[in-house]
Amino acid sequence: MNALAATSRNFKQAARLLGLDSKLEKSLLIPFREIKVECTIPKDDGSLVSYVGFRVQHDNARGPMKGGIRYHPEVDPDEVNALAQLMTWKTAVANIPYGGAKGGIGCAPGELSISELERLTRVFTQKIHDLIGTHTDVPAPDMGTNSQTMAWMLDEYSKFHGYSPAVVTGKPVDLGGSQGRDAATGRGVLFATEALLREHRKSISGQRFVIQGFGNVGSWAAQLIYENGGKVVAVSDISGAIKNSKGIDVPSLLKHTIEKRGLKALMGQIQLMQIQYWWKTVMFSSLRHLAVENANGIRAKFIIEAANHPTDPEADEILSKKGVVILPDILANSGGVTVSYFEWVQNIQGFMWEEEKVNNELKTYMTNGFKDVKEMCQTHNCDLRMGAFTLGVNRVARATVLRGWEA
Ligand SMILES: NC(=O)C1=CN([C@@H]2O[C@H](COP(=O)(O)OP(=O)(O)OC[C@H]3O[C@@H](n4cnc5c(N)ncnc54)[C@H](O)[C@@H]3O)[C@@H](O)[C@H]2O)C=CC1
Ligand SMILES: O=C(O)CCC(=O)C(=O)O
Repeated sequence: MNALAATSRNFKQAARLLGLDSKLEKSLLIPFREIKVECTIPKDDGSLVSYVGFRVQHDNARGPMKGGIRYHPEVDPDEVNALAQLMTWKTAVANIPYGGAKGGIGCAPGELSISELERLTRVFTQKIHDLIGTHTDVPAPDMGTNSQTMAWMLDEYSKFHGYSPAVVTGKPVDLGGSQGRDAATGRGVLFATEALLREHRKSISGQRFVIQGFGNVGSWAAQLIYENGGKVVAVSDISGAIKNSKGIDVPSLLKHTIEKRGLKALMGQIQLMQIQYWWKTVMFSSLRHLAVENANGIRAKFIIEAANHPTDPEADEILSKKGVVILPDILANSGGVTVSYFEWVQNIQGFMWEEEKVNNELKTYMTNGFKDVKEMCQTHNCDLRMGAFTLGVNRVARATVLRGWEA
């Protein structure tokens, strides 16, 4: 099942639990706008190359649409649609005044030079600048993009509309980015995991963790778990994985991966292995897919979906039958967009916050999000994924009806 079919299936199940009427259900599912643009740029060698860019704006009942821009070879309309829809439910779960959107360009960022990436980002921004804006649609980084990408988008957008720092979030701090945004998704994952473990009378410090994906989200999550006394026993990225059942020294690992650009460079120093699942752990998934063929081997008690839609629905079913507790993406990784919201508020106010305030507010939002999801689980007698979906869908449905949009 592709990402859009899986996301829509979860939405429909939530709509049924909430008893939504069929017209409202249909209007909530259909995206507001789907944008597709050709981005042609000169390569450094003078040849011309064209990439397809997308922005799907799913829903704006609760506020401006919000969501990241992904650069990845597998970006396609279905995936971007699914991710945009997930953003609508995620911002509602986080209870921040936004709708949902997502964008991306089908390209391999690692194969482009910095100047090619800059040209691509600027052309993409030129093509969509009339359709985004501080109060309409506010992009941010996602897989394959970062604060530099947002700085180029801000600069290009400002050529058309005047200096507009709040048009994108996840910017460098020197350009109005928020303290703490870089770490925010990983930190939010930590706070949500603490809330979940507390419920099971456990804490970070007593647990062993496996981290899949070691980019922005995975590496910050690993670092924060380490700082809070958790034992990180395995880490993987696209190039391979390392394990150490006594616990990995995360700060040293981070230093190596930053210097050598990935885990593979560690071959020979630390044992490189295929991704393994046999530990009794808390598993953080911050890569793309937890496929059905892996689900049978997993012995983790908890899976924290730090990535968006990392678990195939068939794998989800197998894991649920095994009693694995899954903290779903739209709650677990909502710390990123929450601090993006703080950044947008700071830009509009023209007043910047200290990092401590950002982190404290983030903790409050993540803890409240977990509590609200648990209440929905009790009301509808459902698992955490359906608890999060019913919470998000219900909040968007209420705003839609109040605005008189349901018909
Ligand atoms: N950056 C953010 O603030 C947010 C990101 N997310 C989601 O978190 C996920 C990760 O995003 P980022 O960390 O920003 O991306 P990133 O591009 O910084 O890192 C992705 C990591 O996954 C690894 N990876 C890719 N395929 C893999 C595979 N098959 N096996 C093992 N590792 C693999 C890469 O090597 C890299 O370490 C994405 O699903 C993204 O949508 C969600 C909320 C906010
Ligand atoms: O920070 C943001 O606005 C969006 C982050 C994002 O794309 C996500 O939560 O998946």
